[in-house]
Amino acid sequence: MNNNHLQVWNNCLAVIKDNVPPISYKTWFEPIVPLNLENQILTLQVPSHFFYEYLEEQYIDILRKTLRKEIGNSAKLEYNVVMENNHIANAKPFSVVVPGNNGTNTKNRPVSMPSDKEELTIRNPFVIPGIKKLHIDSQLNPDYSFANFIEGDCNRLARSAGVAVSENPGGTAFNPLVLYGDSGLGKTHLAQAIGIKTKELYQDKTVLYVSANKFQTQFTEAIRNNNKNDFLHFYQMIDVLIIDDIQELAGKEKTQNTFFHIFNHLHQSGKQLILTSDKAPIDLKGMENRLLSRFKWGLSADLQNPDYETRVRILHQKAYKDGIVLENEVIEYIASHVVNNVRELEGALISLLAQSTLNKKELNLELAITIIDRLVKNTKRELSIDYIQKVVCDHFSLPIDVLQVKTRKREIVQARQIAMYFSKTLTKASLASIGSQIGKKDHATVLHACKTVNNLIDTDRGFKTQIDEIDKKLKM
Ligand SMILES: Nc1ncnc2c1ncn2[C@@H]1O[C@H](COP(=O)(O)OP(=O)(O)OP(=O)(O)O)[C@@H](O)[C@H]1O
Repeated sequence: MNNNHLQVWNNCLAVIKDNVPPISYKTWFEPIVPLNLENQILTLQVPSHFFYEYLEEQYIDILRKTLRKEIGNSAKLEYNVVMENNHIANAKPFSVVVPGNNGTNTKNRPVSMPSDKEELTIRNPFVIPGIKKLHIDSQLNPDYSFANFIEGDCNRLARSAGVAVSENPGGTAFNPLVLYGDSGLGKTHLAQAIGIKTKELYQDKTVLYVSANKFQTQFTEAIRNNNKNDFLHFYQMIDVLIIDDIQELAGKEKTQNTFFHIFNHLHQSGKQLILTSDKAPIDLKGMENRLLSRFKWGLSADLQNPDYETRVRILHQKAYKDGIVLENEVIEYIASHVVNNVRELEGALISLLAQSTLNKKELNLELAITIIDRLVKNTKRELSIDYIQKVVCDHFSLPIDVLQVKTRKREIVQARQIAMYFSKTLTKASLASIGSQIGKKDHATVLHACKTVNNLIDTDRGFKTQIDEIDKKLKM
């Protein structure tokens, strides 16, 4: 049996080369670097996390067979992923054991090596009796760093403010810093980048990222368990508090009230608040005025759609991170056709890579044209509740503000119910948030509206036709 890692891997490659298409071999096997062979564990270096996942999904069988042939039945495979910012020193090893032949089909998962620090870390708790200084898991994703955030005209102000805040948290005029803009434009990424940079510069500061939904759930649980004070104290101990998607608190008065107290306490103690929202503070509905007025104390910076040059740079960076080399013409084609937001750009790139490998096609402009055209046609536009109200009112020839009026007039009540129904089915907004935007109603009213519309669709053919027509208009 062979013990030399280079020889073992070369022998494996010889078999793999005969069994996979040349394009796949070139894309997925040539970039792999064998690092080590010890105790029947072969360690391979791969260029990215995506690359590792892809190998595991598509090629685990052939990897298992060839490895066992070379090093025996207890062969194991470990991957070493070069960290995506390409600092080799930061290489993050994790191991994946080649599954045994026990017939189970379990998907391999990476196992991160727990460090001492991680073992001590407590995951977002809010009651630790007797402990003064907590070590809190900041809930930050290392991929969302400033280094990975491409700057363009679309985000320059927000990014610069973010850098300033991370260099001097709580000490600039940007408190709170409110980052707002449409979905997929980088609000979460930027907010997290501020947290990551702050942690790098100020190791003793407690940074916490939490989504507004999670904050709301924790609050509800704290009330149920009678420990609202612990909840408050926990949040009041944070130095840099990042709350994502603050619009989700619309209509949730008690949570807003508690957040108001946390906000005041942190602000008065010179702590930093960073909030993200899908709308500018001035356009947020269902929020208490005293809270909205505080959001305006600092800086509200918007994120806009990236322009063509920025889209090209983002695509180059994402391809590089995934260890894939793309022709400029392919990148340029994607950048000029996928224009809505950065999340869609990323999705387009991943579809292209997957299609190229699964269908064993060369990753060239021809393939990009086929895939991207299909994708762009099928991309659903993200609908806003305002737009839904407009389409529903147009359909019934009603003025749009009539849905906000307190009235029991049947036609208005029904139009409102239909707008609520479509908002629930076509957006990610919560019942409370829908209610607060359509006629200032509560979540129970929205729930009732959805049930009523569903019942009528099942029982009234004329009504169903109307709903189908509105649906078509909304999806046009
Ligand atoms: N300027 C940028 N440079 C690099 N990547 C970006 C940039 N902007 C956004 N992205 C990437 O686009 C994806 C979507 O970004 P993100 O989740 O931050 O959007 P969002 O505005 O918070 O969306 P949502 O409101 O739907 O939560 C992420 O993978 C992020 O890394």
